[in-house]
Amino acid sequence: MLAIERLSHSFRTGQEDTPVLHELSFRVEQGEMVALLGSSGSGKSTLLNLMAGLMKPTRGSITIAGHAIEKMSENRLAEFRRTHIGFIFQSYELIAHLTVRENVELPLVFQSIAASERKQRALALLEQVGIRDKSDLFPSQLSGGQQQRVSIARSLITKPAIVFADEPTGNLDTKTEAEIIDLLIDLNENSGITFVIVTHEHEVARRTQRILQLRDGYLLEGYEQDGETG
Ligand SMILES: Nc1ncnc2c1ncn2[C@@H]1O[C@H](COP(=O)(O)OP(=O)(O)OP(=O)(O)O)[C@@H](O)[C@H]1O
Repeated sequence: MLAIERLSHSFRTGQEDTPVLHELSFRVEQGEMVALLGSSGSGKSTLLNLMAGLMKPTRGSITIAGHAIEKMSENRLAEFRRTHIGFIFQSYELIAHLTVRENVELPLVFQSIAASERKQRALALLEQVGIRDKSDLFPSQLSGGQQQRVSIARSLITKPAIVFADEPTGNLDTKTEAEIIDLLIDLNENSGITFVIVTHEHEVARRTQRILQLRDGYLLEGYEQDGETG
C-alpha cells in the first residue's frame, strides 16, 4: 500500500543543507494501522508532508497504491491526493459556515458525484462514526471529540487507499482520546481502512498494530509491537 525506499530529506537554510531524514525504508501493508512515533523535532511532520505529497523528497521514493508520487507533476499530485489519500488533522480543519454533513461531503464536491449520492454517503459515514444525529449542526456546536469524528468521516468519503492522521488526539482529553482511538481501531478492523497515525504519545502508539519510531531523522530498527518483525 505504502512503500518508502531510501527516503532522505534536507532543508536548505542559507548556504547550508540541514539533513532531517536519513535513508528511511519501510512498508505499510493494506489494512494495517501503524503509528509513526517520535519526539519533537525527530522529523515526523517532514515525513508526513513527504508521504502526503506536499513536498518533494531530496532523495528516495514514495509509492502509494502502486503510484510513485515523487515523480508526479504538481497537478497530477493534487488530483492523486484528492482521490487516494485521506487526512485527519490535530485541529480538525472543519469549515465553520458549513454544517457537519456539508463538511463531510466537501471532498466529493470536486468530483462529479450527484448531490443525492454525496448526501447519502456522508450520512452513512456520520452514522459509522456515531454522530449522524449532529449532521445539521455547525462545527462550533460540537465538542472537540465530535469535531474530530466529523473530520474522520470527511477523510473517508473519497474511499482513500490510505489515511494519514497527524496527532489526531493532540487537542483532546484522555477519555476522549481513548474514544477516538477506539473509533480508528474499529474502522481499521471492521472496514479495513489503512491508517498511519503520527504521534508523540506512547499511549496512542501502544494501541496500534505496529510502531515505527523516528529519532533524529533515523528509523529505529526492531521497534515492533506484539513481537512482530518487519
Ligand atoms: N522548512 C524548514 N526549514 C528548515 N528546517 C526545517 C524546516 N521544517 C522542519 N525543519 C527542521 O527539521 C527537523 C524536523 O522537524 P519536524 O517538524 O519534521 O519534526 P517533528 O517530529 O514533526 O516535530 P514536532 O513534533 O515538534 O512537530 C527539525 O530540526 C526542524 O527544525
